[in-house]
Amino acid sequence: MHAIEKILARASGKDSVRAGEIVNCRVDLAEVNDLYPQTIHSFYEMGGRRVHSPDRITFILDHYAPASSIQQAENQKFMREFCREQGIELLFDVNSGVCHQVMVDHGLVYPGMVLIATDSHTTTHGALGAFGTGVGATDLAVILATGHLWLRVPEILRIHLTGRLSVGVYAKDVILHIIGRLGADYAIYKAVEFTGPVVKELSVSERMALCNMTTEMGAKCAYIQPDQVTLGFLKGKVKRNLEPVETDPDFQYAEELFFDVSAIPPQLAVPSSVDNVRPLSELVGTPVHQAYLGSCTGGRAEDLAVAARILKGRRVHKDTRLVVVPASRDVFLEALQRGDVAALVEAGATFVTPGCAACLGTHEGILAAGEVCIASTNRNFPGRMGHTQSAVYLGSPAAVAAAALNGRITDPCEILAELERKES
Ligand SMILES: CC(C)[C@H](C(=O)O)[C@@H](O)C(=O)O
Ligand code: SF4
Repeated sequence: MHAIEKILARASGKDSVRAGEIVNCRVDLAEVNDLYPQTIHSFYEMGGRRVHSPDRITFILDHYAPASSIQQAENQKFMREFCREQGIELLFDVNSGVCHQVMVDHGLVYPGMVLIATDSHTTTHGALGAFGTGVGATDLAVILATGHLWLRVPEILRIHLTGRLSVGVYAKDVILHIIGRLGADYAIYKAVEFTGPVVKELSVSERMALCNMTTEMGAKCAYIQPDQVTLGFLKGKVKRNLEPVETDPDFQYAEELFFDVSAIPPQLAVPSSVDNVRPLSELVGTPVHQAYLGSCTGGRAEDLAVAARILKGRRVHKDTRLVVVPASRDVFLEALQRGDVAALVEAGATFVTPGCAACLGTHEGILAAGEVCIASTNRNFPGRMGHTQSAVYLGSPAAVAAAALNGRITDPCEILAELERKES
């Protein structure tokens, strides 16, 4: 069996499971975000009175942090009251950040767990060896009521990464390249495992970016085998002994694909589809009105650090806005302690509170008609970040910062190579 199958077998009390099988799994953690008050209504509609396991439920108010409409404020108030009535202590309010970063920051994510959330980017947690997938309000309501959920065991696609990343090329460029080559519907209902020497070299933050965006090619979940990098990252965060499961050496993948990352230059998903991917070099010189650094894909401390490195002592272009959204309170504190916040604010950045902000076009930096934005986020369909006539390019945090500096799409490799020359 694959590690994912072992996780689902354990969660469903079976010795073994196989792809295509429907299993009823015990859910180790269920997450509800503030877009989903319907989860509570559905819980009551199906006869729920008391939630099954309040200690295995978390509510995270992140998509409207803080509320920017009366309805959002009402929804958040409704959720706070539900948590209080039900004894759900893992309520993270509008001062916390994006659910996927908050759960990792607080040691709620660990290898071998089943994590179900009302958010499609729950695939992120495969980076820590968890089975993480997103569901809608009704399925999550079933978990509130029973602590369990049916799941279909996914086929498993292995993506083997070889070679070495060039300076200025990041996990975001790799996953954009892969999605561009395979298409946005390639991995529907499949698990995607990343293997290979390149993965071993990646930080947890970069691994989270890889896994996060498998959603954008339809994946049900993602997976990276926990190793010393994972365990070192989790030590001190997770208050339990970590027992990652291993994939059997003779496991047969449904499909195996190989990518040499040495051959991948900086990439961009161009308007208006995540799989409309081209080398950044073809877009150099495109004017941008806004550069956006944030989200559960590209708003972590490492991402802000790259941007601060590029912009420190320089100014954001006069015709371009740089909006920076730390993925969580802890990320914000780390960036403050490193001096990256000061460097970015002094360069002209607009900081907004940790959360989802303009990633899904609700508030805190949305776009007007005709405006062009380059973002470190994960979706760029029409209207995603504001007006349906606005255009969004998806790229690495370095590409976002380079564009903010010049007011137009710029190859970050040249800037970073120059910085390395100066520093050496
Ligand atoms: C909350 C949710 C509806 C949505 C998702 O699940 O992806 C949001 O997070 C997004 O990124 O569009
Ligand atoms: S940051 Fe963006 S992609 Fe991530 S959960 Fe929030 S809205 Fe969805």
